[in-house]
Amino acid sequence: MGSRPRPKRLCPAAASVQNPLHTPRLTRVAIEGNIAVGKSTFAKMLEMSTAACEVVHEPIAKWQNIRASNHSEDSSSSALKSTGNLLQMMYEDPHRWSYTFQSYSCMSRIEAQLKPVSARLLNTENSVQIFERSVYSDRYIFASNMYDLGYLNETEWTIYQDWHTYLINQFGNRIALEGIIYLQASPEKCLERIQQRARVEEKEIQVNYLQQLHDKHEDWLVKRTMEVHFDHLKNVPMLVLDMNEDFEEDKLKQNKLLEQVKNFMHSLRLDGRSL
Ligand SMILES: Nc1ncnc2c1ncn2[C@@H]1O[C@H](COP(=O)(O)OP(=O)(O)OP(=O)(O)O)[C@@H](O)[C@H]1O
Ligand SMILES: Nc1nc(=O)c2ncn([C@H]3C[C@H](O)[C@@H](CO)O3)c2[nH]1
Repeated sequence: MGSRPRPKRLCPAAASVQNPLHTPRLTRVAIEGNIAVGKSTFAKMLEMSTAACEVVHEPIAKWQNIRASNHSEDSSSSALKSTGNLLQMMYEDPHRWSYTFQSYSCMSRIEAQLKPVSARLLNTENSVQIFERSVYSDRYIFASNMYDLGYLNETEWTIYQDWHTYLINQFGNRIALEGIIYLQASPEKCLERIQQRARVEEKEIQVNYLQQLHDKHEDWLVKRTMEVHFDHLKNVPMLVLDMNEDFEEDKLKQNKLLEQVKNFMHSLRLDGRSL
């Protein structure tokens, strides 16, 4: 069997893990983008390209299978009763479930992103932690859109924003972003990929919903006209990558994208933004 060439390494692998005087630096970056634009695919590619990168995935499996914890000693997953698929409930009846969804999606993102970094990553020089979406897209893209559509009422939106601001001010420094990579593609292209992926909960998604989410991404990350409420977010460095083209089978295109990410990470370190 012919071996496929590995993509170029994004960052040099750990050369000084054994050196007790060495102080590795960790950079936290979020990948943002519309539904099915290719965030997981791209994150996987980054992870495969370097030993110095780990991805914190969006906790979608949790949303699809809400489990009741009985707080007993035996908290193994088999002991937890499934109580529903919140992702499906939100798509089927957004009036009823949007507030519940937004509170759980945000809470579960914070929980996932606060988990301690692996020892391997901590001991690796110039390491990168990649968050698949963030608490900011939870609010400024999705929850805000649910409010615009009338699926969150004024009271729910006010309450959401109140606790969101409070939580980010409490925990934000532990999950603060040094940069954002925005994967950009047309709503039509995203719809095509949703249909190709065929996730059952997403079967009714229409192009206008994707257009609304696209416009919010553009206002937030490209035009920067969206009002954000956290100082560190206002000037966060941004890399915008065009994802309209298919790169899954094209090593040359993959390497070009990796090079752009590598330069971006390098600029964040020069900027002194790494932790
Ligand atoms: N550049 C690309 N060209 C063609 N197909 C792609 C590309 N990137 C991803 N895909 C395909 O599009 C579908 C969605 O990709 P992926 O699951 O990575 O999207 P995502 O942005 O992580 O989705 P979500 O918003 O639901 O988290 C998958 O079937 C994947 O194989
Ligand atoms: N309403 C809503 N709020 C969110 O914060 C949010 N984050 C992700 N999603 C949807 C998009 C994909 O279908 C699926 C996986 O990304 O989950 C969300 N939907």
